[in-house]
Amino acid sequence: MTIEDRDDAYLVTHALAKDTLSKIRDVETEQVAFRKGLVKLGRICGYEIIDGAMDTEYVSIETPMAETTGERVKGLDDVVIINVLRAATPFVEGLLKAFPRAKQGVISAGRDEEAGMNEDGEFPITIDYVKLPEIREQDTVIVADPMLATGSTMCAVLDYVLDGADPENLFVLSAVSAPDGLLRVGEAAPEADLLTVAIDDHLDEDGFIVPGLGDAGDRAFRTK
Ligand SMILES: O=P(O)(O)OC[C@H]1O[C@H](OP(=O)(O)OP(=O)(O)O)[C@H](O)[C@@H]1O
Ligand SMILES: O=c1cc[nH]c(=O)[nH]1
Ligand SMILES: [Mg+2]
Repeated sequence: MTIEDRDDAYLVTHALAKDTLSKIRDVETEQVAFRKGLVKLGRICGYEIIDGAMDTEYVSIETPMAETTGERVKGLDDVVIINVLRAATPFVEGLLKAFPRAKQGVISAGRDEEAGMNEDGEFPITIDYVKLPEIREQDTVIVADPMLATGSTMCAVLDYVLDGADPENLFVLSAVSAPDGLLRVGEAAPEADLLTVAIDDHLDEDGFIVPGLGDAGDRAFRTK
C-alpha cells in the first residue's frame, strides 16, 4: 500500500502520484497537460483510497475455463464524491474512473481574494451553489479539492456536507496541502481523514501555497 500515515494527514506516496504532481507543478506545463495531470492524479488517488480503505469480499466466479474464487471491492455503490468548484472538476473526473458509480455532490466555493486573509489567516468564502445527494451512514464521502491552502474553503464546504450527516468514512482529498490548511480542517472536522499527495512548505502573504502549483482553477480553466 502506498499511503503513509502521518500525524497531520495521510500521504499518497505512489510513485506515479509524485511523478504526475511534479509535472503539474511545473510552470511550463500548459493548460491541457495541466488538466490531464489533475485527472490522472484523481484516478491514482481513487485507486489508493480503494486499496487503503475499502474491503474486499470473496465471490465465486465462473471463467470460460472453470469455477474459481475471485475478490470484489465492497461498498463501491456507497461512495459520494463532492466536487468543490471549480478547480476540483478535472480531479473529480479522475476519481470517477475509480468510482464510476459514485453519487456526486457539487459545491461552488470561492475565496474572496480581494478581501484577503484576516488576522487569523482565514479567507471569506462565497458559496454560490450547493447540490448534495443524501449522505447515509454507510457511505464513504470524498470531498475533493486539489488545493488545501488556508483551509477556509474546505471548512465552509464541510459545514454543508456534514450538516445532519455522519458517514462511515470521510476523506478530504487534495493534491497539495499547506500545513495551515491541514491544521484548520483537522481541528474543525476531526472525524475527517485528510489525504494529500504533498504537504508543502508554507503560504505566502496572499494565501498561495509555496512551492505549490499556482492557481489551480486558473491553470485548468485558462482564466488568467
Ligand atoms: O484553503 P483555501 O485558502 O480556502 O484555498 C483553497 C481554495 O482555493 C482554490 O479555489 P479558488 O477560491 O481559487 O476558486 P476556483 O476553484 O474557482 O479557482 C482551491 O481550489 C480551493 O478551493
Ligand atoms: O496556492 C493556491 C492556493 C489556493 N488556491 C490555489 O489554486 N492555489
Ligand atoms: Mg482559483
